[in-house]
Amino acid sequence: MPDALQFPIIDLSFPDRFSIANLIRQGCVDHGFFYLVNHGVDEELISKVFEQSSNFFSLPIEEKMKLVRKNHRGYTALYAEKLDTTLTTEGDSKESFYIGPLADDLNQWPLEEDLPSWRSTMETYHQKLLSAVTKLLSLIALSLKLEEDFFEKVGALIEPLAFIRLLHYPGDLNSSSEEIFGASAHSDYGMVTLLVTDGVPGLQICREKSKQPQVWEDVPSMSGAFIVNIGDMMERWTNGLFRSTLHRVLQPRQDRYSVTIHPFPFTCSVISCVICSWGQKIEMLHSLQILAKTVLWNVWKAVALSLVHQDSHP
Ligand SMILES: O=C(O)CCC(=O)C(=O)O
Ligand SMILES: [Fe+2]
Repeated sequence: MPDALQFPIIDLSFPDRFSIANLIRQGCVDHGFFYLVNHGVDEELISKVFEQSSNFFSLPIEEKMKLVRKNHRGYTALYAEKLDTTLTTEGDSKESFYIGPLADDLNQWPLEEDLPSWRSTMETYHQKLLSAVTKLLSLIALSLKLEEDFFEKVGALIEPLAFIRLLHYPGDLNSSSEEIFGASAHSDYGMVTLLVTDGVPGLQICREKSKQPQVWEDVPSMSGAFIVNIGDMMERWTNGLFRSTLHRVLQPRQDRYSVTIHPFPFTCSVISCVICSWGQKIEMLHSLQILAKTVLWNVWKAVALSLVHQDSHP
């Protein structure tokens, strides 16, 4: 049996920023994952977010569907989303609630009389997380031997499109299919993802996605820490030096809750490779193009797959 995964622990309050930056580099090159502690988000606030998340998901489905997802904000029901579009199953066995940038007024909120303090808890959490993300990005810049304010200078942090996702993986579904996942295999689109779970296991990573058969390893959660992973945009930004690692969540045997934040850079910031050497291709892309490329790739895969299925099942 392989040893349990060990990711570096990054302490955001540690005074020696250069040694922390080196540790980040190691985590991002080896696994694309690390733990973040002393991140400035109170444990009490995190517990409140989990409590409010569970309050929302416990509402009757008719109530939840009143806030069904629009403009990438709101409720997504069980099986409505499938992160691995190559699977032939109906969808991932999780329900979710998305909260986008606070400034644009597109978010949907439960009524205050139904879930008191729900909106204010989520808004506070959104703000606190963005400030942790900003600090973390300056360390990531240092870890790439860039100026601390590199990401600010390229405009990535002007109105970043930060999305919080509240996730609930029900534990009582009794599905016998091996192909049903809480979240099927995927990598994240953005710069970095910060994840906090309730401690119920399920998250796994695959370090070598092209190796067959794929090897999946459990990611242990760490009390009070965020699990941070590198997304596709950062992988592109670093010319593949930092890894956007394939991961998935198994269907749990008891209810599992988690909360993620996915900050996307401002849509017009330039994602040019910051690590280049002779012979390597220097790409200049806008974050929107990277997103569009990923979306187009997924659409293409889905269309190709449906054609294959039509052929084999006339
Ligand atoms: O719930 C988790 O542990 C991970 C969720 C995830 O990978 C995602 O939302 O992108
Ligand atoms: Fe993910």
